[in-house]
Amino acid sequence: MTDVVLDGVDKVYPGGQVAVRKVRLRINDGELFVLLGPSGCGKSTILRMIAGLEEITSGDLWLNGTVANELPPRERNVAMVFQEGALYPHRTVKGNMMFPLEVSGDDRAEAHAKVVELARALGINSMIDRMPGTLSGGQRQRAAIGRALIREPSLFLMDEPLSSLDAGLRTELRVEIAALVRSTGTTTVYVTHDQVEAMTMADRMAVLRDGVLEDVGTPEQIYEDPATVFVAAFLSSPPMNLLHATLWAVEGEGLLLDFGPQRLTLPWDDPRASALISHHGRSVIVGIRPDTMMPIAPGSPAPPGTVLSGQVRALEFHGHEWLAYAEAGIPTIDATEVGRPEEPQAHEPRRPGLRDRLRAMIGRAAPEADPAEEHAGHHRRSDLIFRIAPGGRPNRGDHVALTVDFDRILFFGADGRRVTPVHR
Ligand SMILES: Nc1ncnc2c1ncn2[C@@H]1O[C@H](COP(=O)(O)OP(=O)(O)OP(=O)(O)O)[C@@H](O)[C@H]1O
Repeated sequence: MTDVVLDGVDKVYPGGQVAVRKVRLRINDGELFVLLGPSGCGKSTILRMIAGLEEITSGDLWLNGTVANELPPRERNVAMVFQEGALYPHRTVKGNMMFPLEVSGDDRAEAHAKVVELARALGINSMIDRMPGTLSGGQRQRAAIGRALIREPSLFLMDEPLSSLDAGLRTELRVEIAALVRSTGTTTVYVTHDQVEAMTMADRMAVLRDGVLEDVGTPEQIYEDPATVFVAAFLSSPPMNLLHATLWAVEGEGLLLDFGPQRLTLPWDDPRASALISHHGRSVIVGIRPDTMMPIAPGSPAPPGTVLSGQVRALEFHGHEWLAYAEAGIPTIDATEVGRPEEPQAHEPRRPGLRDRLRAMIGRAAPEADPAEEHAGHHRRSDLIFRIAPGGRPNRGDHVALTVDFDRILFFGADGRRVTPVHR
């Protein structure tokens, strides 16, 4: 069993590409730890540095209390599974799983018993005599996991092992993998870009962006109490409303959130008031999840400063719920644009991204077209997204007033960091 510590680890690839910046992280013995982040954020690089497949540029990697920067991979007792778990094509599943034990000279009968037991736990015992080419993607991944776990590594590293599988199989396998590694007690580091996978599997998780660790904690902590606006947005599905406001402390009234055409007033007795007051007169980002805004019955009175309103522009059926999009005239924030570290990459001229191309197609201004709307990462996608309770569905074109659950609003500064303390 092993604990892993990264102490101020940087990785700069030979061409000058900065992949990981000053990462400090402790992964405890026996933990199922997930590294989550968008493509290119440095997840695989961290995993490969832990495995010893990639040199550490600066900082220290500790394995079980010893600095391991220079330890050769074979002396780390680490097993790794990749997106396409590579199996020897000319060996059966059993042959593949036996291989690591044969190499280390284990007793054949004992090795065979071990393979059968693990294949049973992985649900592939009926196919251990088949060749990899005759298996489905999910079965091949199970066999690859079996081969990695058979020699009881002290550290198990998985790099997007489910990303090539279809959605149903991914759900099924993530439950099984989590149960299996927990039952063995093996410290596991699991890389994914899928927030659902991360939240459902992790004991604790880290969210990365541009090589920087944005947040570390249990899935509940990170979801309920995210450290940055990027983390809040990355984990929210349906997307969180991120609204641009100016905050004013108004004597006798409370903390006024001025969204331009609309306002909310946070009462003075709100526990976050003392932290927020230091932002008097400044830009803040207000995060409101779609399930924390509720349409009120048309015509019913609402005290001023307690509702946001808009005109329903679109309705979406999601099976278990409806979502509504309302035009509210409030500038929204693009979380991916807020609080980035300085450009990490040696730069080529920027190609238009998918978002720019889509904006061009649907006729919305690209950021360059209207820089005045883009500072601090906000742009005009003036919609409020909210969840509709069963039975009370508005129609497209209706004007709705939405009460906001103030307790669940999240406040971020213009730099993307939470204004109020984050508890870990
Ligand atoms: N061998 C390499 N040489 C130069 N740059 C590299 C190399 N490997 C990765 N990078 C760069 O380092 C950054 C981090 O890459 P990494 O593969 O760790 O990201 P990731 O989060 O695992 O992404 P993905 O989910 O797409 O696999 C990226 O910008 C990538 O282009």
